Amino acid sequence: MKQVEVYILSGFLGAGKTTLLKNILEQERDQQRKIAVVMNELGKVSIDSQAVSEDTPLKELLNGCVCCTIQGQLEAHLQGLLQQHELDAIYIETTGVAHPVEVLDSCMSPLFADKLVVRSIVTLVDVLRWRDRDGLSIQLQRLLQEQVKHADVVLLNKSDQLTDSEQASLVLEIQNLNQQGKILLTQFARIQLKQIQEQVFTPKNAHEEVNVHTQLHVKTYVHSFSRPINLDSFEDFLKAMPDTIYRIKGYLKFDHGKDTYLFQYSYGMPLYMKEPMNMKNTLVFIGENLDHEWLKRELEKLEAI
Ligand SMILES: Nc1nc2c(ncn2[C@@H]2O[C@H](COP(=O)(O)OP(=O)(O)OP(=O)(O)O)[C@@H](O)[C@H]2O)c(=O)[nH]1
Repeated sequence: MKQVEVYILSGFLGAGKTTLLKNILEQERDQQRKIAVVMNELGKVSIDSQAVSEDTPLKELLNGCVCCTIQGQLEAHLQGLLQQHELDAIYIETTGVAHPVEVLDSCMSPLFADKLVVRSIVTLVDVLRWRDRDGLSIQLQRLLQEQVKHADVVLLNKSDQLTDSEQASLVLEIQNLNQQGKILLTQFARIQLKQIQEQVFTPKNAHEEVNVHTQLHVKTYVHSFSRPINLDSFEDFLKAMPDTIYRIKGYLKFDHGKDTYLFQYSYGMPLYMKEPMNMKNTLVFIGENLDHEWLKRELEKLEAI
């Protein structure tokens, strides 16, 4: 029986996992392989699922992290995908705060012993986030290290933001943490598919447990706007936001036009992209110790302007 290849895409919030997934899916399509995707997002609403075309089977795990609360659901989804489709590979995009080895545990269940073969854990690192990680809580710093240590392939992404000598010393630093893994500097997670397909999964030593709910205090907050908002006021809000909000994504409409924008914010960088579909005006915030009351108040103020 042919085993279905599994790839686990890991990396901190906003490191570029969805960007990588989009690149990979294009290349897989060119090779005419049959692919399914499992996406895990912390919030109750999915923003990233748009990245996957409609002909690719997609299972979503929302409102919990697969590494702890919804592991059983991942197993059920994998089983469903295997029963319903003839697949060559499954890509699992984890939440930015998942420990890759705990996701791996689900795929290694005896249920799938002869059906799935884990080919590699790919961890994306946002190079600036890594350089400035001292600003994160100790638990998140440990999580970042664990994501790197357990990867078969580490992509040092957004590398355009470092000088050549900074890139060289970062590669050395990461090699020290993970001597067996393949380490690549990337921009917009551009890699050749064979660079992850050739990498053979090697089980690593015991991993440190970093539980997203009991230790990390990473929470989500979802806000839907009842009407278009003012761009300048929104940018003022972003500047005033606590730096423990690590990630925002969603859809926005502004009062200066009719367009909908896909909004991405990671590590202080906002990005607006015109969205052809008319999506609901909703933002998902992810951060540590989120102050829901403050967020609600400030976001409601934007609607009143
Ligand atoms: N400048 C720069 N931006 C990048 C690069 N790669 C990705 N981005 C941007 O970074 C933002 C986050 O990328 P995503 O691919 O959504 O990150 P993610 O890891 O899937 O995010 P979560 O699912 O929230 O954890 C997006 O706005 C991307 O366009 C890069 O190499 N350089």
